Amino acid sequence: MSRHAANYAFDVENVSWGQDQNLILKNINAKIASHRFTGIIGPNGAGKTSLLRCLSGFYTPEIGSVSLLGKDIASWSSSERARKLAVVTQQADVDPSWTVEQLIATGLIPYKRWFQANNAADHDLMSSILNQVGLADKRQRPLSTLSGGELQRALIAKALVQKPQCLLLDEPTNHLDSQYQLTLMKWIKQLDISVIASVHDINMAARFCDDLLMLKHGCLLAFGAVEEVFTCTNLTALFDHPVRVDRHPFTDALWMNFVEQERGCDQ
Ligand SMILES: Nc1ncnc2c1ncn2[C@@H]1O[C@H](COP(=O)(O)OP(=O)(O)OP(=O)(O)O)[C@@H](O)[C@H]1O
Repeated sequence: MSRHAANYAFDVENVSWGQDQNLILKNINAKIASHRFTGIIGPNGAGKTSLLRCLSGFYTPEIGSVSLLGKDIASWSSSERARKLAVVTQQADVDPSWTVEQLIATGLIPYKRWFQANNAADHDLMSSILNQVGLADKRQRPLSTLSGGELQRALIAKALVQKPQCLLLDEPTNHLDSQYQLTLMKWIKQLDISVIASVHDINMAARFCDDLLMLKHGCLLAFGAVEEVFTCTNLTALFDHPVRVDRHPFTDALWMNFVEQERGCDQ
């Protein structure tokens, strides 16, 4: 593994992926830097989930390749990969009778031999992460009794128990009310790992992500630092609708609004 390659969490090279002879992702190239919060944005059906699935190794590109930490995603063993990469999907397949603790303890599996019991350090790690996601008091609660937002936070806690260097999140703020969306985005931003998340709320993405990857009809429209790519021209093209980009008066973050009249991006 070259030093240069390891500076990237993911190296996506000429990736095309499709179903039923239709290409859904088309020739995507992106070197996703380590230790940054990268948001994947784009309209419904743009290919955000499909790209995340290619990054996770769940989908194999028809053309091109994906490297995780400098090594082809397909060449990691599953346990080795699970110690580097954690994934939180939109449709969690969990047993509703499990407790929060049972769920998050599965994040320790990549570090355990068969039937190896959890030790004090494991319990401390789980407690610390449950505290961070605000679920310490729900440790023994069955998953069936959690709200959508609490379940989302439990799934993220499980992913963090894996101690990953890279975390993939598909719509992490789904099911969360505005207050928890804000709390979660702030919290993700301060994680000292590489996070790649699809984000529907475009202004949340501009405020909290370091980098943005814009997808439209399965093609890469723009990729780079928020300040470079969150522009009127790119966003008008992304949504096929005139927009205005300003600084938010209170947060100073870049902030997009759809406008009714085409005034051009230089107005
Ligand atoms: N397994 C599949 N089989 C057939 N079509 C698929 C499959 N997965 C995705 N697609 C199609 O690919 C396109 C992109 O889907 P994808 O879920 O990646 O988009 P998205 O940007 O995540 O959308 P959304 O914002 O609505 O969640 C859609 O038209 C979808 O129907």
